Amino acid sequence: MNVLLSVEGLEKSFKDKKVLHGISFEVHSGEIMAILGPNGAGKSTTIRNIMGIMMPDAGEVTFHNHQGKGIPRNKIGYLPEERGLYKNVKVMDILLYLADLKDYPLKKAKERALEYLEKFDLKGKENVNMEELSKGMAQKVQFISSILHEPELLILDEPFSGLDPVSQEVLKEEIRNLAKKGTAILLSSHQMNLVEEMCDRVFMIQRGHKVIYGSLEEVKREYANFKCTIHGKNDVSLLERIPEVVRVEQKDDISIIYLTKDVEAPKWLKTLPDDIVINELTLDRVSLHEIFIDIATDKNLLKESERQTFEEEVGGENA
Ligand SMILES: Nc1ncnc2c1ncn2[C@@H]1O[C@H](COP(=O)(O)OP(=O)(O)OP(=O)(O)O)[C@@H](O)[C@H]1O
Repeated sequence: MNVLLSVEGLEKSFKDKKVLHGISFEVHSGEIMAILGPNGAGKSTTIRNIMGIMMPDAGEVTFHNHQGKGIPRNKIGYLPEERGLYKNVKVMDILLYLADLKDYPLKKAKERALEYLEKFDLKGKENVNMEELSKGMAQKVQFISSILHEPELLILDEPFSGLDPVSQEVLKEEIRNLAKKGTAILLSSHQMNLVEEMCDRVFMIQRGHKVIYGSLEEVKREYANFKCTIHGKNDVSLLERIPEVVRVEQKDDISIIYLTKDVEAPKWLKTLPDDIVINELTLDRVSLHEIFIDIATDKNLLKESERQTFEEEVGGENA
C-alpha cells in the first residue's frame, strides 16, 4: 500500500515534562488509521507536530507525495480539536475562502460546498453567520472545510464529538467514502465502537509511549483475550477455580470470566465443572473498548511482558 505519511521517532517536551517518547507510525492511502489513547496521552500533540503547529524536539515527519520542503497544505485536510474558529463570517464565504487558500478552483469549491451542505443537512445555511449555527452544525461546516479541496491526507481530531447520532452516521459514511477513493485518513477518537467499526489500523499511545500498533485484526488476534459470559447464578469462587481464568466480574446473575491469552476455546469449554449453572453462555473476544480500559487503567488483563512482546511483534512489522 502507498505510504502517504511517515512519523518517525517524535519526541516532545513542555518545559521539563516529556509528553512524546519516540512516536513512529505510518498512514497509507485508502486506509483509516486511528490514533487512540486516554486523555492527556499525547494524541493532539502528535497531530500538532505533524501539522507543523508546533515543532518536535526530535524526529521526522515525511509527506511522501511531496517533493518540496515543509508541509504540503494543499494536499492535507485538517479538522483540529479546537472548534468554532470562525465567527463573524458567512458559511459559504468561509468555505470558499479556505478552499482558495489551498488553491482549489472556486467554481468547483462552490459546487462541492453546496453538495456537502445538503449532505450534512445544512441546505440553505450558505448565508448564515457561523456564530448563529449550533455547535454541531458549525462542526459539520468545519469538517466540510477540511475536505472541500480533495486532500490526499485527512487528519481528524475527535471528528465525532458533539455530533448527534444521525450526523455521526453521515460523517462515518463520508469518511468511509473518502478512504474508498484513496484518501489516507488519520483519526483520533474516544469512541471505541466507532473505531472498531470503521478503522483498518490503530495506534494507541499511553503517557506519550506507543502501546499498540497494528491492524484491528492483528490487535484482536494478538491482544484481545477471550471472555466468557455466563447467565446463571454461580459462586465466584467456583468460577475462579476454573483453569485459565484471569478474573471474574459478576453483576446479578451474570458472570463475565476473563481468560488468559492463548486459551484454546474448545479445550477450555471442556474444563467447565459439571455443577455450574448455565442458562446462556457466550464466548467472545474482548472488545477494543475493553482493551483500551485495560491499558488506560493499568488493570493488567494483559501483562506488561506480553504487551511488550506484542509491540515488538506487531509494531516491528509495521514500523
Ligand atoms: N501547549 C502545551 N503546554 C504545556 N503542556 C501541554 C501543551 N499541550 C499539551 N500539553 C500536555 O501534553 C500532554 C499531552 O496532551 P495532548 O493534548 O496531546 O493529549 P491528548 O491525548 O490529545 O488528550 P485528550 O484526549 O484529552 O485530548 C498533556 O499532559 C498536556 O497537559
